[in-house]
Amino acid sequence: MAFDIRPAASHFVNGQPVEDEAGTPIPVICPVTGDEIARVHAATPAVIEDALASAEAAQKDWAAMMPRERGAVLKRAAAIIRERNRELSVLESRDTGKPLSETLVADATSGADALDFFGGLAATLTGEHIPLGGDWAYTIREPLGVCVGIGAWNYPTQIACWKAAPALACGNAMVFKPSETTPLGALKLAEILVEAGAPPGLFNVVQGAGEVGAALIADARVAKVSLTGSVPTGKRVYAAAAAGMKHVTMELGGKSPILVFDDADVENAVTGAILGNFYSSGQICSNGTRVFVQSGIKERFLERLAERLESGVVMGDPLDEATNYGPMVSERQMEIVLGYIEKGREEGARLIAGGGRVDRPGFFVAPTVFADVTDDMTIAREEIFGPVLSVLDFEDEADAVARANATEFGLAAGVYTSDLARGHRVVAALRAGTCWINAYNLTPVEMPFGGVKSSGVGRENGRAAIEHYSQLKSVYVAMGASDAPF
Ligand SMILES: NC(=O)C1=CN([C@@H]2O[C@H](COP(=O)(O)OP(=O)(O)OC[C@H]3O[C@@H](n4cnc5c(N)ncnc54)[C@H](O)[C@@H]3O)[C@@H](O)[C@H]2O)C=CC1
Repeated sequence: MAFDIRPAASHFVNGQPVEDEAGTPIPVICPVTGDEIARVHAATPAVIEDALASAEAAQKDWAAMMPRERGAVLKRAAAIIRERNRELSVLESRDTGKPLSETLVADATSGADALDFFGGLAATLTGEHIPLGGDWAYTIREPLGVCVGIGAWNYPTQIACWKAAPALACGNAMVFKPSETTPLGALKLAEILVEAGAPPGLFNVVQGAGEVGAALIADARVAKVSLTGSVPTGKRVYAAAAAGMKHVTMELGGKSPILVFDDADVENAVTGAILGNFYSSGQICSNGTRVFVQSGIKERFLERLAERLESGVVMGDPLDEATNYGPMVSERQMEIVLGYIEKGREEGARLIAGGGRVDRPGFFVAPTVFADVTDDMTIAREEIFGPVLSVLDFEDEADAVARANATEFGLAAGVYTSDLARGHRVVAALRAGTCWINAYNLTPVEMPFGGVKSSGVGRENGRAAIEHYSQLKSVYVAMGASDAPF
């Protein structure tokens, strides 16, 4: 498809593209060829100032609008995204390397779902009436003000929408900083929101690495920070936000377990393990990278997993819709993943599939499966963020649950069993924010998503997200005279 993916300018501020070439250049590298396909510049202090000032100015009028009208803008943006899904998906595929067969169904469309959902909720965000004998109180749900969104590189457009939609529905403005690895998708969202009727300055995009994010968080005009990123970055961002007593949402990393019991439908469990490890070439925070398989079906599970990887994976040009498996987002990420595969070998895990770089241009790593992984191995403890699935053995349910919980992370978990009582019992005992029974990695916008322990704070999606982009004002109303002791 021959359209120019280079953006009009690096940033989008106060309703228009803005350039300032004094900022550090950020090359956009195509993960399939290694070529530079676009170039943006990091935001200078002047660009950051304009973005925050225009957000602050736009927010007041936006919050004063009829909530239904705010919702209508978000729904129009969703409709425009759906109309342009193919173009936006091509852009996302070129920015991230993810196959078009994925981006067509999981990126901009998921963003549109969020804009539709929160657009619909906008008019329902009311307070409550609290009777107090003769007196009474009521609450008003108010916006927070200017929110900062900071994105990761694996789902650039989806992350921008998942943060913008609830923020704007509640009457906030946003300054969004995409990952420096994937700067393009959020700029399109900014343009589309303006086209849908959002006032200039309501949603701004500024580019840059951690310093730009840090400068945004430190600004006194910012009331809230929502980050999608790694746990170490989350700790830094949370600490910086705490210094200004700002609200936070932290969507961080994971090392999630999938428990496959002897009574599971093996084929279905293999499907879950594939979805939970190899979609987006493994670059998904909620991936179930520790697959605990009960001894009775272990060999059958491994056999079918290896067969399906052998026959089903189609690597290649992400823009070819037959391709279902792309490269790592960057050379750096590829090196990180290859390092973990080496560690797995050194520490004695049994390689069942993959195990290295693929002999072709681009940053491709073969879908890799290790069996006989033990809890102490590095590949079972650390987030890899790549296509490396570890199979761990277990015999006993309670033991498997205890081992699944023995991690600092708590983003997600899955259970495969045909015994529904077991499914619910195990999920109740797992310490994870998002769980699936006989499914994996499905994240409809209606369902809250987020982690516990080091995997995060707050929830995105669902009605739950509203709590994290609004605050309550309580008003006590006396119906009689005030009463004082003297
Ligand atoms: N829980 C979730 O919803 C998701 C979590 N992730 C996590 O994201 C990570 C991968 O993404 P990366 O981009 O490599 O993460 P990262 O943590 O390196 O960067 C995330 C974002 O934070 C920014 N940043 C870095 N230092 C900062 C600072 N001091 N202040 C403000 N901003 C700063 C980066 O520029 C980037 O935009 C993985 O660990 C993954 O698990 C990814 C997708 C979803």
